[in-house]
Amino acid sequence: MLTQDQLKLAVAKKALEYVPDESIVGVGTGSTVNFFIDQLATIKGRIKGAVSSSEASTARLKAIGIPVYDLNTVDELPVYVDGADEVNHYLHMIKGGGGALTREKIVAAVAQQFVCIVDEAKYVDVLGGFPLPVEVIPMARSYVARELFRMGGHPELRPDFITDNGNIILDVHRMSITQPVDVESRINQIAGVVTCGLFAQRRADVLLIGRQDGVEVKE
Ligand SMILES: O=C(CO)[C@H](O)[C@H](O)COP(=O)(O)O
Repeated sequence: MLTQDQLKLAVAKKALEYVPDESIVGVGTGSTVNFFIDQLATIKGRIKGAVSSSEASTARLKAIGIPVYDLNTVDELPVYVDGADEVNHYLHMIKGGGGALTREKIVAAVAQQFVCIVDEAKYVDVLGGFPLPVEVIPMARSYVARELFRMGGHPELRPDFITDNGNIILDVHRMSITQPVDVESRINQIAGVVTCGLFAQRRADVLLIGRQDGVEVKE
C-alpha cells in the first residue's frame, strides 16, 4: 500500500515529462508541488528557470538553485504544474488550500498547458466537499461573506492567515458546486473579491492522478 506522500512523489516525477528543454516552468504551491520542485532539481541543467506562484515556492526553488523569474519579464510559459484540493472529471478544480489561489490563477492564465498533479483522494464527482477558498480585500469581508451566504455557502474566515497579496481568505463550506463555470464567475463578480479558488474557466489540460497501481493520465 503506497502512502499519500508516495503517490504525490509518483505524480511529481511523471510531471517532469511535460517540461520542455530550455523552458521556464510555471510552478504552483503546496505539498504535492514541493515534491515536484524537488524533482526539478534533478533536471535543473536542462531548464532556464521557473515562475513561481507563492513566496513559499520561490524560497524552495531558490534553495535548490533554480532561478526564479518575475512573470512580467517572461513572454512564454509552455507549462504550469500545480496541485489541487479537488478535481472533477471535466478537470475543473478547487484550489487555494494553501492560500496562493490568486497568483496561481495568474500564472495558470499565462501558461499554454496546465498540468495538475494529485493523489487519488482528490478526484471527485462533484466539487465542494473541500471548502472553497475566496481571496477578499479586508474591508469587504462582511459584505462578501453575506453575499456568499446568499448563494448558499457558509463562509468562514481563515484564522491567522494573510495572503502573499495582503488579503484575507473566506473558506466557503457546504456548497455543492454542480455548475463550476457559472459559480466561478458569480463569485468573482462580487465587489471586494480578488478571486475564488474555482479553476473552471481555466481548467487543467492534463491531470495526473497518483493511484495505487500507477499514475493515471487524463487529457
Ligand atoms: O491550491 C493550492 C495552494 O493554494 C494547492 O495546490 C492545493 O491546496 C493542494 O495542496 P497540497 O498539494 O498540499 O494538497
